[in-house]
Amino acid sequence: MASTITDSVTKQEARSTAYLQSRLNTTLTDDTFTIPIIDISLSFSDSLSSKQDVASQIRNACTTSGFFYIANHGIPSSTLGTILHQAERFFGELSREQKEKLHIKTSKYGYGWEPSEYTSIAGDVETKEGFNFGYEEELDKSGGDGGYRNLDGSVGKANQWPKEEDLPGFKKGVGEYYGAVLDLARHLFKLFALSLNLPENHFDHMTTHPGGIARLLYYPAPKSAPQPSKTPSSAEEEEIGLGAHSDYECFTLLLSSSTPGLEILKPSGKWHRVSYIPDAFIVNVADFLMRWTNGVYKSTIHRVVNRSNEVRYSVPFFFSINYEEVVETLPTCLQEGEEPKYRPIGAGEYILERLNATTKDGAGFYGNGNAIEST
Ligand SMILES: O=C(O)CCC(=O)C(=O)O
Ligand SMILES: [Fe+2]
Repeated sequence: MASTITDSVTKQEARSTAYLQSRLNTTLTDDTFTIPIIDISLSFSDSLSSKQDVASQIRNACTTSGFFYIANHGIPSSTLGTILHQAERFFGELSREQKEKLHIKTSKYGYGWEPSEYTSIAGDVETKEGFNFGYEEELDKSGGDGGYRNLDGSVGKANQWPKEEDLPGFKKGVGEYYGAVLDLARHLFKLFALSLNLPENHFDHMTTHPGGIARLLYYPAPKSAPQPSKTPSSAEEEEIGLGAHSDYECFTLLLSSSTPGLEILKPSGKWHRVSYIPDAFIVNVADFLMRWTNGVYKSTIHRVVNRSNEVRYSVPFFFSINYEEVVETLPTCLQEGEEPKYRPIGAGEYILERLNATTKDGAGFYGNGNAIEST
């Protein structure tokens, strides 16, 4: 698809100090950079003031580090365990040949099996391997409203699932998790609306058939011995699991195995290594929310480096609005006389452009020969 949006940075720019610095919250210091744990249990009550209380904690996190944990979110441990188990099975039980049949080069949207060398966010050689899939009505407990379109506006099933006989129960296990995390994302979006002093149902009409890409990610233990004494900024010498980036959509709900690896860019330009909290999700603001709020909510740069001797699995869920919607700065987020910093974008079109930019020369997934060459 011809690209019409020019907001993506090139891989070269994405690695530059200037770009990384430009995304930092310079009103903070590293000491005031925190990732709070927000207990959201009271947000499930009928009390508006309880919901507003949780929403104001969310606002604090979004205007500072852009990252927070959520605890007591209502998704049972067993469901979290199921999806991590399915990730382990996908990468451990399928043969190379079975995975090749699901290669993302046969998808216009990057759905399916993503071998590590095929994509790179910022031009690094990345060690991650992935399995990506998008929204399907049958995965949505609400059933959707029949209006779902693919990222490019087309109609038709786009996911590439392993054959049932190759990995029995995989789609069922993955689907159980997807349905639960989608419900939670819709709930959180109401809290985000309240956090912006909007009615809690402000975004509801935009999420009747929302885009929501989920990834199962596998990060092998590093080949070279872990070098914890290195300065956190010497990225070139580290084995990068996933290069430095911001997420594209509204916000991300991240689940991971207990092996740490996520690192967030601090105001000083150093990397904060995120701790693992059992049963909690990490939530981060992504670029749609940055654009709606004219940059008041921080879509903070992060990356993954596995410094342990263990494999790491993670499952990010990138919650979007309906792909045909337009993301445009909210008038309520502009001070008098203030101009929007970002121009309006089509949700699906923007995400597709950002995804395509991760392939070689930004050529897109579809077809052959797009694998990133080692630099
Ligand atoms: O694997 C992780 O912990 C983070 C993944 C991530 O940032 C992403 O896929 O956008
Ligand atoms: Fe991310």
